[in-house]
Amino acid sequence: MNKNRIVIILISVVFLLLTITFIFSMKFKKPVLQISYIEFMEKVDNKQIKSVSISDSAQLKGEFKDGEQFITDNPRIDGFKESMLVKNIEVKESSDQYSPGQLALAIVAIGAFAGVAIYLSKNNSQQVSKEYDKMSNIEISTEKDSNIRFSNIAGNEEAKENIMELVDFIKNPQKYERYGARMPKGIILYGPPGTGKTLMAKALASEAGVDFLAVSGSDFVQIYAGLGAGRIRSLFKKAKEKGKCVIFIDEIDAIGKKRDRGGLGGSDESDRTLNALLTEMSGFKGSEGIVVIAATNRLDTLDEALLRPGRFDRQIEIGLPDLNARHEILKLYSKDRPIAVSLSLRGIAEQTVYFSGAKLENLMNEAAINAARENAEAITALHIDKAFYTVIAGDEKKDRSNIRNIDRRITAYHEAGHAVVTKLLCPENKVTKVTIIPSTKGAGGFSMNIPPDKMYNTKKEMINNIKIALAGRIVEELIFGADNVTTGASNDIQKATEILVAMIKQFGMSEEIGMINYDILFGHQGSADRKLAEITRNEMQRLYDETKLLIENNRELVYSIAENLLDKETLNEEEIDKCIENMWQKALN
Ligand SMILES: Nc1ncnc2c1ncn2[C@@H]1O[C@H](COP(=O)(O)OP(=O)(O)OP(=O)(O)O)[C@@H](O)[C@H]1O
Ligand SMILES: [Zn+2]
Repeated sequence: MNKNRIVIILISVVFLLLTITFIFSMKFKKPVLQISYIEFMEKVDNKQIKSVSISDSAQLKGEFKDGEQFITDNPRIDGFKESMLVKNIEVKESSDQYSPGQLALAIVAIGAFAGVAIYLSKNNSQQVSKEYDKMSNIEISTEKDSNIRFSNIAGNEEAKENIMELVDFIKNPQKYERYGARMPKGIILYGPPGTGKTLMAKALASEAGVDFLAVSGSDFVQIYAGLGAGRIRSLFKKAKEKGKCVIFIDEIDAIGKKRDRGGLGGSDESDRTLNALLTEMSGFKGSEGIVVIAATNRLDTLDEALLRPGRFDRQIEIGLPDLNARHEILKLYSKDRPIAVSLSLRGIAEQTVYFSGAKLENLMNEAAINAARENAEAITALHIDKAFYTVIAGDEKKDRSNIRNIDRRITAYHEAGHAVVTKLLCPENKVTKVTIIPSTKGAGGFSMNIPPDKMYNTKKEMINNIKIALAGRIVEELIFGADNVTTGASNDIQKATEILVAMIKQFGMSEEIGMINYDILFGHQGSADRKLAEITRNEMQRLYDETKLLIENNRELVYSIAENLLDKETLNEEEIDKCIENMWQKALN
């Protein structure tokens, strides 16, 4: 606060000077003689007046020839000046009654005050903007040469490959630019917590040998207007100073939530932050070797603007590890730990369904602590068992990690049903993956079924899609009994109904309804809808029965895929095809 003291001293000095000047000017001013206008006119006639100064004010000043000053009433008449001039009296014109000295003083005073005021305000705003800069300067954790490599990440092979491609891009961006290849500026990694998203981003930075700038989306959520946006700009400024680097934004959903267009409760501030991010992302060139990696647990909550080309146009799922991946992760974390020979890592992997990588690491660590406490020779199954309860005790949803075995079986058979019917009815569809590991969307499991790209759907294809959707429930019924079917098919039933209703109402694919648009004809009349419901129900039942027959005739295949799924948790297309091939072989023998 030294600056403030200087300012106070300055003001005091100016005041002191002003006061002294004023007192002196009062003290040494000759006394002014007040005379009447009559007296004045007499003196004029007697040629005793040297000069007068006239102004608009009520009084008029002048000087006698002997140098004495006087004042008198100002007659304010036209021709006064001339009447003086003809008497050889000097006439000064001034607009006010202040003396030049006083005027000068006033000017000095005003100048001094203005100077001080400007200095103060400038100083203040400098301070404010400095504070602001400090706040918008986000804390970034920078790491270079961290020892995390891709080999430190187990499982998630597809995602790993995808990200590994970027190493070369960061190293030699010019190479890609020469070919006009637009490399991604932004990548979103999405998936459940603790699955290694941060790990992936770190590995990319260290494999490419560049800086790793890490921030969290929640750092940008600020109460002060414009601060979040300021922080975004400072982040990118820092990145550009570094040259090539990997920017990691954890919890991107904190800034990139879907915007509430025209709705209530949309926050201008978060909009501003998101806009700043979008602007910065479009601002740098792909050839700079900067890659932004964002992580979120929920892709579906993000604003679409973030996912457009030139922004985060690559989205990579980082899922929970399946059996093999869990085994790999456990191997990784037992490498530098004394493990009892009797301990089966595969066995632990089998017992840790739905464990994330972070949880597996935690498990091994807790087991190591247990072993250390006992001064044991090595980590044994007992230490793991104890650790198991410590790890899942911290969970909000214990049942999810410790899912009942019967639920796993049901999921496996349900998904096998979808896969088998897809393979039988639509061999041209790619079944890229069947898994009983829940995806982030929360379903029990899922099968990825990608139909070939085309313009129209045929009636047959639509019917086949209904059958594929129904297959999950049908298998549940066939294997576990009609009374044991589960709620797991609700999405399937919705999808099947949507397709069938569209076929009947819009596409003229029902003989009973005919070639009409149902909605145009009937609107939403209750009686007509009852008829529609009946037709739909009957048709659905027919398709259900047909599919059931198909599955009954291929029971063995369903068993084979389901049991394989229970074993491995995830099957890729190759493994599914192998199951089918084995079935054919058996049938032929
Ligand atoms: N696939 C994996 N291989 C090896 N270790 C893993 C893996 N997944 C997670 N881990 C372990 O879990 C820890 C946490 O992982 P990380 O922070 O990368 O998860 P995340 O997906 O970013 O989680 P969050 O969504 O909570 O930020 C890692 O430091 C690592 O020890
Ligand atoms: Zn299903």
